[in-house]
Amino acid sequence: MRTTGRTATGPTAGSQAAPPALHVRDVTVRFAGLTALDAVSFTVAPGSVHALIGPNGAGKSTCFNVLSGLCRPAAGQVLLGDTDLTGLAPHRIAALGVARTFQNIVTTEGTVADNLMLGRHALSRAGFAASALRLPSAVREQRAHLDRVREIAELTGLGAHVDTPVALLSYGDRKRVELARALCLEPRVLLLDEPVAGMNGVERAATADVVRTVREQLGLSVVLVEHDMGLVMRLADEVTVLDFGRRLAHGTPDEIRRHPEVLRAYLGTGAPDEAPKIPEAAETPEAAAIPETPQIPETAQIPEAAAITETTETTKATEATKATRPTPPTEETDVTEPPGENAP
Ligand SMILES: Nc1ncnc2c1ncn2[C@@H]1O[C@H](COP(=O)(O)OP(=O)(O)OP(=O)(O)O)[C@@H](O)[C@H]1O
Repeated sequence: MRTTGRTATGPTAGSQAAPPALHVRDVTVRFAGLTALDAVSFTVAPGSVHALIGPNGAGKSTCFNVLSGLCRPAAGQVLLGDTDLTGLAPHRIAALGVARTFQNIVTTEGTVADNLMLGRHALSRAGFAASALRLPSAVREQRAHLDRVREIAELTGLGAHVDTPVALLSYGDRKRVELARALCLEPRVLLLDEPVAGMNGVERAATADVVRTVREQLGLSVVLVEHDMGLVMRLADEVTVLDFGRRLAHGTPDEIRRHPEVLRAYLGTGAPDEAPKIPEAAETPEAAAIPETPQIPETAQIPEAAAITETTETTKATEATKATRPTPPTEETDVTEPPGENAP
């Protein structure tokens, strides 16, 4: 029999209890001579949406890789409550309740249900033999997993598509299958890596609603990496800003959008009046038309997003940013230092 630390197989299984806080403490990651994260600290409060933002190359994905176990930090700690996650293998971290989605993985094989059942695999208790022999206990468990899969599909707006091949879904729905599959692990913390990249305005609004719904109904914490500032300002309770691997600022969305250092990092200017603004959060859910133009320009583009979202105004702002964004500080080379564990 196979067991994990977390077994939630019943139809009503879910992450109802408040999740523990996720503490990131002085995390440093080096890739040979480059310090991708430099003693970065922040805490994701239980049940909150915590956005991690920053210009391209700021270290957001590296941070996600540390949180999900894909990257071992040279120094620092990641704690889920009192449990030390630092350096654990990805499957151990997932079993302890931290699930993630990936920026670019869009599933195309099997039906929605098939994909979500893959997400239940880590929670399965029936062994291979019991499943293959279709023993009653294994059949019951399989049924319970399928019921839960249907619930999660409903929650994520995929209820009508459970038996649809993923390849036939729209791009936005396929990306939500990734999100739903992560939820099938019954996480206490959900790491969302650019969940709306490449989506049109309607798909973004739908995904924003899904994130809000799963946070409210499952009571989990969400860590969000996203370039779409409209979405960040709308969803986040707190925002941590990274720049060149360092923590530049932390605060509420409102504090962050006025923060001179943040504006300087994104726009290459400390004069907010001269530059495009970080959008304010929409005040009502009905204001579903998430603007398709990110108002903080990016210095490099996510290819699929660029095709949909870029406008002349943004392009101009992006060019201005490229022209004024300072060069990264040169890493001090310590020739006596051995290469970090993540040296390529
Ligand atoms: N495997 C690696 N080997 C060497 N350098 C890396 C590796 N992964 C990331 N980096 C470097 O670390 C820095 C941080 O990269 P990271 O991908 O974390 O930034 P990011 O904020 O996620 O950027 P983006 O918004 O473009 O995804 C960058 O300078 C990047 O080139």
